[in-house]
Amino acid sequence: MALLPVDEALRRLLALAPAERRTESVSLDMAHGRILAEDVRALLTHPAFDNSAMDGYAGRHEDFSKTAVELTVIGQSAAGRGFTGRLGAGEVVRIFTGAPIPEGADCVLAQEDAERLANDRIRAHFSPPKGRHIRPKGQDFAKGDVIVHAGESMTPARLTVAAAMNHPSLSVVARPKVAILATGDELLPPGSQPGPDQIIASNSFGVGAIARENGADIIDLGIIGDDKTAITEAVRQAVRSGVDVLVTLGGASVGDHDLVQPALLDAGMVLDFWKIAMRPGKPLMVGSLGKTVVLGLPGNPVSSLVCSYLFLEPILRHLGGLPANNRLVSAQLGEALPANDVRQDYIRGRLRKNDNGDRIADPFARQDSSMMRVFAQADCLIIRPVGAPAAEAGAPCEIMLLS
Ligand SMILES: Nc1nc2c(c(=O)[nH]1)N[C@H]1C(S)=C(S)[C@@H](COP(=O)(O)OP(=O)(O)OC[C@H]3O[C@@H](n4cnc5c(N)ncnc54)[C@H](O)[C@@H]3O)O[C@H]1N2
Ligand code: MOO
Repeated sequence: MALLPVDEALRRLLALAPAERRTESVSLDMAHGRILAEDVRALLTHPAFDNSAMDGYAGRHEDFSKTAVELTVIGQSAAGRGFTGRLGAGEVVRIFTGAPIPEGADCVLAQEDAERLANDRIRAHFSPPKGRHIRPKGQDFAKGDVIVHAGESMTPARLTVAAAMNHPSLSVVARPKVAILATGDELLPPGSQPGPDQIIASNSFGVGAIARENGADIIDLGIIGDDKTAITEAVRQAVRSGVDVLVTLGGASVGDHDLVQPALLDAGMVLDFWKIAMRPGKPLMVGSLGKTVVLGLPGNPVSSLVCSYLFLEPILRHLGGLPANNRLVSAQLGEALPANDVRQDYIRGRLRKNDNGDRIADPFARQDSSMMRVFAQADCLIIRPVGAPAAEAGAPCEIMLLS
């Protein structure tokens, strides 16, 4: 099988996502950051009634004048407990912010412009124009208005307006469920005492973190040895539990103990492609098991993480309805690089600014895909396209930001 170009591999992976996104209803207090599955329509009008924007006195514009006038306070309108009567000539109603404007009133005199006299009288020192300090019914939104739209994420302000629109819960795109399965007889979890031929399984932590950063819920299937039947059984269980994406780590290459692909095929996977024109990450494998998308990542830690940024992140954002995350920016090479071969290269690098403020990417000298230390120090990947000619220091390049 020829090596698939990276862009083509991503396109084919995304094409495996089901046409319909899964949705669920969540209560408003759990909806922060979630993506709306449907438009949210106002179930009521806000404000539901004309109300006061100030603490003061509701009255009739015609009763005030530029010189001081005395008026009679005939009652009170508070938020939640309005004035039930009607006010007439020379009368005002004591009113508080948010309280209904009494019948007959057409403006509000702010408290600061009134002098309280004895015997329920006030002296007004200002003549408010009609409508002053009145928030009219429906000025915010009317019943039936769509204010937040399908595909938008629930920010604090959108949560607030959804609550005001009287929605106790919202229909949102379900978080993608991702199962992560590490394979290999040599692997032990962190905190173990490794025997002579053993190593610590590290990949699932970084891969899981990338998945979570992209809105997914994780099911950690742990470590399974190089046992095809056991891997097949774990895969079947993951599919039965309805995961959207199954990520396998390791065993993706061509060695006698690379059993992941045969195990997945036994479980019923339809292989879409295997091996891509990329370094690191050549043995990447993609297929589908019913509605579950299978992403077989190479075991080398750097390969599995670079592939997670390039493939797991986009498929999860697509499944979860999140906008694509564009990590690509341009920079200049900090050092000369040799001509590239048939695999698109993702070279671990560090960013700095030169004296002109230009973004400079310095490649690390060692690029072995098993070296986690270099990757932990990197903040970008310098992309060298297939067949790129040798490039001098200062040459423009495309980089992928890691944070
Ligand atoms: N003859 C060939 N050999 C290899 C090829 C090839 O094309 N022909 N490709 C190489 C490339 S590139 C890569 S990448 C690796 C990928 O191999 P696998 O996906 O089969 O991974 P493993 O052999 O299982 O493991 C590779 C390496 O990574 C370690 N590992 C595995 N899982 C974990 C984990 N969860 N945490 C930390 N480290 C892990 C494992 O011990 C190995 O050292 O194949 C090359 N070989
Ligand atoms: O391409 Mo492999 O992914 O170098 O280590």
